[in-house]
Amino acid sequence: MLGVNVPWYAALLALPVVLLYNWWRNPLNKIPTVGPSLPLLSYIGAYRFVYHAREMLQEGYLKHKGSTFKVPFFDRWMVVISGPTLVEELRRYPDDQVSFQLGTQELLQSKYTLGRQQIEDPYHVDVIREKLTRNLAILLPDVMDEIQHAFNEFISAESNEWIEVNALSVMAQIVARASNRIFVGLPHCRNAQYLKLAINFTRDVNKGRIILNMTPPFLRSIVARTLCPTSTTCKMTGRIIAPLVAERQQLQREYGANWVDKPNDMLMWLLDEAEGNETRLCHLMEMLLLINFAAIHTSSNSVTHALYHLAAQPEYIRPLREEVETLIGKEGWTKAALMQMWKLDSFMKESQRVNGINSTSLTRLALKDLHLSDGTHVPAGTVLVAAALPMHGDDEYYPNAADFDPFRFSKMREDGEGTKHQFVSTSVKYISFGHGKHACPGRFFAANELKAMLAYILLNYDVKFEREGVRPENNWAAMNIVPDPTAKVLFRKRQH
Ligand code: HEM
Repeated sequence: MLGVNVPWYAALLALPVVLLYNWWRNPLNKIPTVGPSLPLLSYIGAYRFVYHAREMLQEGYLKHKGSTFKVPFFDRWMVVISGPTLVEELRRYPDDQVSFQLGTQELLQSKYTLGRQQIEDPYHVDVIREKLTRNLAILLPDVMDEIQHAFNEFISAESNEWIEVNALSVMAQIVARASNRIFVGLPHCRNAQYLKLAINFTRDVNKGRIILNMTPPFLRSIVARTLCPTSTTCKMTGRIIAPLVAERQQLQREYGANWVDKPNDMLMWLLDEAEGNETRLCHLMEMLLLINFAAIHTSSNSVTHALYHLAAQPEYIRPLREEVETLIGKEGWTKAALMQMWKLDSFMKESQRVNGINSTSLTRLALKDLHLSDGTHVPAGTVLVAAALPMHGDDEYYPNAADFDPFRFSKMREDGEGTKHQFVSTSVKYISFGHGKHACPGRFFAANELKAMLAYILLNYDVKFEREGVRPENNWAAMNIVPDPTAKVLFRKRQH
């Protein structure tokens, strides 16, 4: 009997030895860990990271500023670089050494949640850079029209009464409407079913990402097929948008270069880029949803963060309102007017600095072994990120960093530092939009849209919280930061 059991005892004894040996040989082992790093115990750290990412990242940043540390996920380690010098180094690595697409694939499981286009053919990045950004001035009147229309519908404060608004969800609706006015145009940007699909897609991607990151890799495609509704959402979106695509293709064939009133929107730019490319045409809805994913939750979270500051500290309404009123009076609702709103721009940037929508940035996958200047050796296959929120909260880079100082950046601009401190400007110390080659290409559009939304609020409403002066705490889910989704902002028609 004893003889039969011996191999089992041997295997049981060997298992921890093998685990420890592998752990000891892993080159990542030399990078300090926040939380337990021993095999199996690291799962406790991974569990802790889901609920306490903020504390863990802050602890790592304070202990290893200027260097690196790692935090555990259920299926991998994530190496976090800390401080401007290493941000600059990560930015400089070429795409054949570190990959943005594959880095986000690892964290978002984008192959399953967003579709393969994001990895295999990310042509939307150039479309956003070359078409959307260059057309901002021309497109602004449409965005403005949609913002006005959507606010009147969702926050119709006609009388002097305060009305309670479920801020995050309403901001998401308005952002979705204003963005889709430029993505698919009228009337589709007001199609309730389409907007619901676009907004919920973000929620589904995030849910899918969490589940898939906890699923062993060999089971992921099966789990994704059962639990990720990406292909269903694409089909349903297709049912709404496909007739529009067909109509445009028909007109393109008919008029070619002589199509005088050819639409100037995202769908048309994507169609132009997809012409003659069957794969692109086949995955057009996937691409449209991917762009909505990149645009909606980022922008609606950002504008809600700023709105919460405004509602918690209404003393900032007056100086902002004065600025907006003067410039709109002089220039009208133009890109030039928005660009001159330094105070509002600063308010947005400061809100992004203290809140952010993600506590890390510059997600990359190391494709080759990397040797960083602080002596860290990062093996190929490792996911790297930069600690964003801890750096944005560091007094060395932002004096009194814990304070929300809304005009911090406009004061710097007045002191002669020009455009360096604009909301859209990235730097090694300001990475809310990333930094370098893969810095968010949609940030110029987002800045215009969000400033236009806030300017509209300032001109048309008074805002406050029920508990005056108290800004609701942000919610955290691993590295993601969301303004309290249950908070209600009180709006009333502007009184003075
Ligand atoms: C306030 C709103 C936004 C924030 C905070 C934001 C933030 C970011 C960040 C942090 C990155 C990754 C940068 C990196 O890792 O280096 C990124 C990438 C990206 N963003 Fe945004 N974003 C916003 C709005 C938008 C909008 C409106 C669009 C589209 C119209 C967009 C499209 C993209 C795309 C396509 C990428 C990938 C870039 C690449 O592959 O090189 N974003 N964004």
